[in-house]
Amino acid sequence: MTTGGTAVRVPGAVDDLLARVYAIPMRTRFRDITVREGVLLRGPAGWGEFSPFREYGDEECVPWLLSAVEAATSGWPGPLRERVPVNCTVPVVPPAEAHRLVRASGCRTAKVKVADPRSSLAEDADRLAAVRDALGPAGAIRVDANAAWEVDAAVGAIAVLDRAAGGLEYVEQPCRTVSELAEVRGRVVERGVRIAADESIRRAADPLAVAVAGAADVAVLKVAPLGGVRAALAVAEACGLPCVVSSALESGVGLSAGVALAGALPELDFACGLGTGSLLTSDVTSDGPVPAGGWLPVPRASPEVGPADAGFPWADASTARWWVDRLGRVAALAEESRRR
Ligand SMILES: O=C(O)CCC(=O)C1=CC=C[C@@H](O)[C@@H]1C(=O)O
Ligand SMILES: [Mg+2]
Repeated sequence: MTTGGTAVRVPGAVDDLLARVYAIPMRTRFRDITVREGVLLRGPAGWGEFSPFREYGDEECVPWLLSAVEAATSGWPGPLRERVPVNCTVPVVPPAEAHRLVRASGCRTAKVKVADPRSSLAEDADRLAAVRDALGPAGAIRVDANAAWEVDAAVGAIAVLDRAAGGLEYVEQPCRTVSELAEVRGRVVERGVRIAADESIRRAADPLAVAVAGAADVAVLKVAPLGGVRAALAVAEACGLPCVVSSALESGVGLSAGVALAGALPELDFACGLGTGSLLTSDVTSDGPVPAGGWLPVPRASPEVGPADAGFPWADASTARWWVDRLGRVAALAEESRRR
């Protein structure tokens, strides 16, 4: 496997696709990783990204491959809007750094990571107060607990964080299960705090269960784990909830698919978590989605990827081999499920 790439056969593609592996150091730890890795696939429609996090099993990686193949072979549905609003993403950082990030982003909405094992509720509250100061009273603040709380702890923490933030737009995945989300939603509704479902959609056997159970006010859509733009649009239509498109910390290639999804949603009432390219120290393309003033233009195709030589963050040989082996296993699973 050279950094130039290797040809791989994947389902849904007529010819082999060129696979090229990247490894990009992150500016700060986020989602417990410090390097973002993935595979770019080049097909007749352009580049697609296959980058499920390392701990995911092969079955869970299949929709991520389908998303990459969609981008590389058929492209995306046409957009309904020219640009989409973006939120600033605030990792577990001290208040002063949170304030700086939000101000520098130019965004009117910020999503703040809370309930991380490295941060106390008081430290989360201080981070939110700094974000409110940076945004001003008209800004929107949402938090993401990544399913960390039990129900009573969630209700208590939401009261504290809602006060510290001067009002929360929504709380993303406060608890793990659909029934817990529904109970928390019933107990915080009088505060005017919405509940957004993320892991209960992107990692669920049935992504619609949370909507059927009335367990959330907002659906968070991530294009790759949902199997691509068209598959995610079908989830949006079936769940009947207001949607937010959020990234999976992809490179500019994968982020472009998220922006294409946000651009194609019939309704888009919330800013989207698609500014995460700023969490990476570099990119695989010079034309990736970089927000300006809190907005992103909607692409009609995936961006061109940098050359195979130095200057772009291509992975070393052992990392590349790990990813190409994984890609081959997942492609075989995808082919099996296609034939079933
Ligand atoms: O939505 C955003 O503002 C950025 C993306 C984001 O928050 C996440 C990306 C990937 C995994 C998680 O860490 C987190 C999420 O849960 O939404
Ligand atoms: Mg989330």
